[in-house]
Amino acid sequence: MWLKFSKMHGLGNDFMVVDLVTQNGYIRSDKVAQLADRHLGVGFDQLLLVERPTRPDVDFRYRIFNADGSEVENCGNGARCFARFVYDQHLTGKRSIRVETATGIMQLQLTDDKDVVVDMGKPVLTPSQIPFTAPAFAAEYPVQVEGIGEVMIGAVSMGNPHAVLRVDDIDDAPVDHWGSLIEPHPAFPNKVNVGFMQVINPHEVRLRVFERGVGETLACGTGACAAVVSGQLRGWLEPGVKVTLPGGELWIDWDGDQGHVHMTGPATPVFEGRMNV
Ligand SMILES: N[C@@H](CCC[C@H](N)C(=O)O)C(=O)O
Repeated sequence: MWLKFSKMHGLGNDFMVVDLVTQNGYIRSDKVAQLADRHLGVGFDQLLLVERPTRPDVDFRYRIFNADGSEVENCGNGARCFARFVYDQHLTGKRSIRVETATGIMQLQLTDDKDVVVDMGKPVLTPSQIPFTAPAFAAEYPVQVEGIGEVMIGAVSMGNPHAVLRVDDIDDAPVDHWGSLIEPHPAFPNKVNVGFMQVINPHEVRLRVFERGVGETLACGTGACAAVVSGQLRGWLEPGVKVTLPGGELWIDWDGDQGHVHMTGPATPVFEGRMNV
């Protein structure tokens, strides 16, 4: 079975995007890791599937698979690419698009200058819903990690789980070493994405993210949102933050309390192809 796909990226976090609205077909989850392989397949951090919605009040269903083949709840950079894809491929004429994800509804807005603004919804801070094993909410938690010792983390779900650590110098942060020890930590029953954040000032941070199911990526949209939420809750940041990732910059806005998080950034098409699955 042949399927057309687009290769896209959001600040270097790269995707294979497949339209399953106009194409009849499917991709078996046990094939995803092979397709994600940068030597033997197309190569990507996440696979994004564009599907027909299952409810009348949204335009599309948005499904996401990590490079290791695991299906996940959310992907922020992918959401911007999703919006660009459905508009450029004429699957919709709308510049304001509602999509359903595994954990809720997202509103995507294409701007006039190639950026996409995503309403990422409310951050989830209740430990059991992240999921995280702490008995009650705290802005930060001490966690014992074998091979490291005690680390202070912020725990936030943006639909998917994130642990946020503060570091003094992002260039020296032990992203691979600590990330691979914290990702499978039993305090996070569904595993966790691990963000390392250097605070420059209350409106600017630098961030690197060890993504669950992938490893370090050049950018992580939900990771940027989680870092800003955690930084505000811990008193280090104020609303309106520029997040500089290895692949470029995102703008994150959260008014605190019960408000929605908004993320603004680019979505870049790279090439189109056809694969036999
Ligand atoms: N790159 C993403 C996040 C993708 C999913 C993540 N690895 C997970 O397992 O939750 C983003 O831009 O948000």
